[in-house]
Amino acid sequence: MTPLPALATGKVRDLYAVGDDHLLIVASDRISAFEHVFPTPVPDKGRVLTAMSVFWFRELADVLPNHLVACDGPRIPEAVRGRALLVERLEMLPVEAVVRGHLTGRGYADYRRSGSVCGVELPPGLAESARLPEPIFTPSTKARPGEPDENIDFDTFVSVLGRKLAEEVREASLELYRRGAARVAEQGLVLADTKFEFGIGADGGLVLADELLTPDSARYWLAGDHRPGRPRPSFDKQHVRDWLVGPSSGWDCVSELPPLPPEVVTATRERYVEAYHRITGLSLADWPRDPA
Ligand SMILES: N#Cc1c(N)ncnc1-c1cnn(Cc2cccc(F)c2)c1
Repeated sequence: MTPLPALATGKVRDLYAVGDDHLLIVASDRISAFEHVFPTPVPDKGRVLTAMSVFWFRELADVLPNHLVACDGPRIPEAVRGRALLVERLEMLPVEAVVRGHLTGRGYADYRRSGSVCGVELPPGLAESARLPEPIFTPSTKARPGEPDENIDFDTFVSVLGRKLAEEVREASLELYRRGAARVAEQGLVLADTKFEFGIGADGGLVLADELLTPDSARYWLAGDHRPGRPRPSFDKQHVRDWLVGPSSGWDCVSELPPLPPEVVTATRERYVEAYHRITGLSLADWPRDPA
């Protein structure tokens, strides 16, 4: 098969052009933490995250159209079958649509500094990881690779997209979050926050793009182990982070990330497979099941 022209290489995914109207998104087994990529892959991570995106694109297709065209069949190269998606090529919006149900990460830092996140005022006295009174829309600009995204308030978001499109993106993002959070809560998981990306399709309509509610674009916590005022470990990367910041990794927070020990790789793979089964009720062994 002739190699496809590479369009973009992300930390853990690669993007290829397929003709003029489609792209192939290939998910690797690379795993990142603290904005860097480990030298050790986690087997099946690419398959799990691809299968999870497909589940959510199908589960939430009634909220708005998405860019998924195929996840199996003759249009997916055999070499990447199961960890590649053929998608409609869109005019991507230059923003990240973030929805937060809990106060954590940079959102918590913004709250501590200003009592608000992206201009959304919050009640005083909220602890780190606290559940918010209601999910909030906290967009950011899409920074250049290696640069941090910049949180923006809704007025700035409107200035970038125009009011009608900005409101459509906000409403769709909040509904996608609500539906996702409700589903995973039934399976003992908390959807703390997530990032969506959108584009404009050939018919001029808004289309959901990128990956969807995967552990790389969403923060999942195990329900129940809530300790107010402390950061909660992400379901998928807890073993990696615990080892990395523990005494045995030897990592000094500034040098390159060290190779992962086999037991951390195995435990992390099991977390990804468990997250897929918990969220979808499906077995990874059956993926990919059928063409989209
Ligand atoms: N999704 C999507 C998409 C689309 N449907 N149409 C046009 N462009 C994109 C697009 C452009 N950059 N990215 C981010 C990205 C994703 C995966 C791997 C990477 F290296 C980089 C997505």
